[in-house]
Amino acid sequence: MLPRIDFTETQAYNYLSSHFIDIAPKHLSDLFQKDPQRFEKFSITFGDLLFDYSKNRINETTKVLLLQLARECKLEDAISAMFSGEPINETENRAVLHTALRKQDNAPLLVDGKDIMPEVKAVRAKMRDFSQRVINGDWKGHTGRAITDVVNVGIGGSDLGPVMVTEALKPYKNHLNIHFVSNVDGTHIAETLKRVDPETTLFLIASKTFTTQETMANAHTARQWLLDSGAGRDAVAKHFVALSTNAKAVAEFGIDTQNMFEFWDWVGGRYSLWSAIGLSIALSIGFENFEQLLQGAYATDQHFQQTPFEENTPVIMALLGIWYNNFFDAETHAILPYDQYLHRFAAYFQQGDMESNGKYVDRNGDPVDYQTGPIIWGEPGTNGQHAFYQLIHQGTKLIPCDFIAPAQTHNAIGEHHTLLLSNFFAQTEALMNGKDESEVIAELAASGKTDEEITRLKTFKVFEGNRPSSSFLIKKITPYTLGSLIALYEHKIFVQGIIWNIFSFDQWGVELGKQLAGKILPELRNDNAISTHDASTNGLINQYKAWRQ
Ligand SMILES: O=P(O)(O)OC[C@H]1O[C@](O)(CO)[C@@H](O)[C@@H]1O
Repeated sequence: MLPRIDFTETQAYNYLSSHFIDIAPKHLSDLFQKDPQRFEKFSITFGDLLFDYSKNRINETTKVLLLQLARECKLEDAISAMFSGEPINETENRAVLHTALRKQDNAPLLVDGKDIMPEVKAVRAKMRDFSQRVINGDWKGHTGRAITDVVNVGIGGSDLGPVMVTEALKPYKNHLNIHFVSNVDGTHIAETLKRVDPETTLFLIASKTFTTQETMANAHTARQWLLDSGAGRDAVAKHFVALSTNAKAVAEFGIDTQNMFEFWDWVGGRYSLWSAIGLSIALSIGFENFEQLLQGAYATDQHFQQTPFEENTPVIMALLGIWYNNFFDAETHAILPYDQYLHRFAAYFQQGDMESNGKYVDRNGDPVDYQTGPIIWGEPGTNGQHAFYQLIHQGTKLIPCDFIAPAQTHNAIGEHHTLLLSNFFAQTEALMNGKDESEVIAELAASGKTDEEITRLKTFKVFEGNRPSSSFLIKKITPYTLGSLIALYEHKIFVQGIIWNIFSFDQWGVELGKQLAGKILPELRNDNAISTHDASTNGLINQYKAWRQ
């Protein structure tokens, strides 16, 4: 059982509250001036990844107190509880073992007294064999032609991870075209089916539960499309495989369970890209590269388990988030990759973080009286700079940012990467230092402005700075380093959930909307006027009925 500790009642929280009063007025640029060792003190190099957190509004005391907070919240015990397979997802009575999927050692891992590793390895072997057969053309479609296109049909955790990773690792891609259909909006599947050939397309029906409305609707449409093309029923076995925990529902859908890649209820949907749900990744970049991804994540798992908290990257990431969320009242957190291939990274962690820690009930079942998970958002640089950075630099909200950039690019074209990285470095510096009035006046005078113009313009051009950021500089985005990076964010989310005393691995908040949609659906199947809801919902439904043909 996970500890039940109200972190706002710890000694460390008390100390942090008074310490905050000292730190809040301090400017980051002064902290740097006073301490030439700041970068060395507040950065961690882990493999090919440099995590620089020195541009955060902390000093050594802050770090000591935040680490004390982690200890008082019994983080160490929670980490071993997760890795050893205790049922820490208590509202669903499940273990949380996405880490088992990337485990590289041979030690057994018991869940309910049974070693789960043989099954994990068997599915990995099945994925290896299958992906190799599809890639090298041995797996044929129903007319004997090799597969050219793979369509992953899934949503949420059965979509976002594979989408993000296949995009991030495009430089490693083979000849297969990979498509993703998630939205129940028929447009998504319709537009995808226009681009593929029923003779050479393989559908991966990715759903942990195999009951998700969106995925089942898209899967049925895809199967009908195959049959409508003239293929017989036995073609389904050659063009459909399932990635799921639910063998019964897979068989009911008509997919041979031989063609099912299994995973288990101790893998949360949003943590499932390491499981059979990653089959589209293995097909896209080959199984060896998929294994590299797992190995990179495993390296992070070891770092997280074995490194003292002082130098433990996910622990520090999490504590910084708590510092801003619970002391500075920051409501959001931006993830800003300076790598076009990482363009779905923030979207992926919107689910990862917000579905995990967007909760107002604590582990005792009581409402919390403090803030929990932040709003996660972001876009790749430099596009974000030309969209929302104005607000980050001069808006009224404090937005802690993570900047992520590779030192080496996969596309060394002219000076592009140098230009990109100059922006990456410049933004973190600008956010931190800002620009004071005297600098602005000097610049305006140098550009020939009159005294009157200078007086009129100067305040608009001042940047107060002191806006915090962390930077991840990665030697190169490879399957291995990407695996490490994703796992860092996963463990950050875990640490924060432990400190906020919430359950990070259930998602009851998504159920109500699904339930109501289930009630409304039959009401939309006829033309009767509706009066069973509130006035707004009735009004919307009735207008919809009037306007549809
Ligand atoms: O893989 P499944 O069971 O289709 O679920 C898809 C997604 O739906 C959710 O349950 C949210 O509705 C996610 O947690 C999950 O990743």
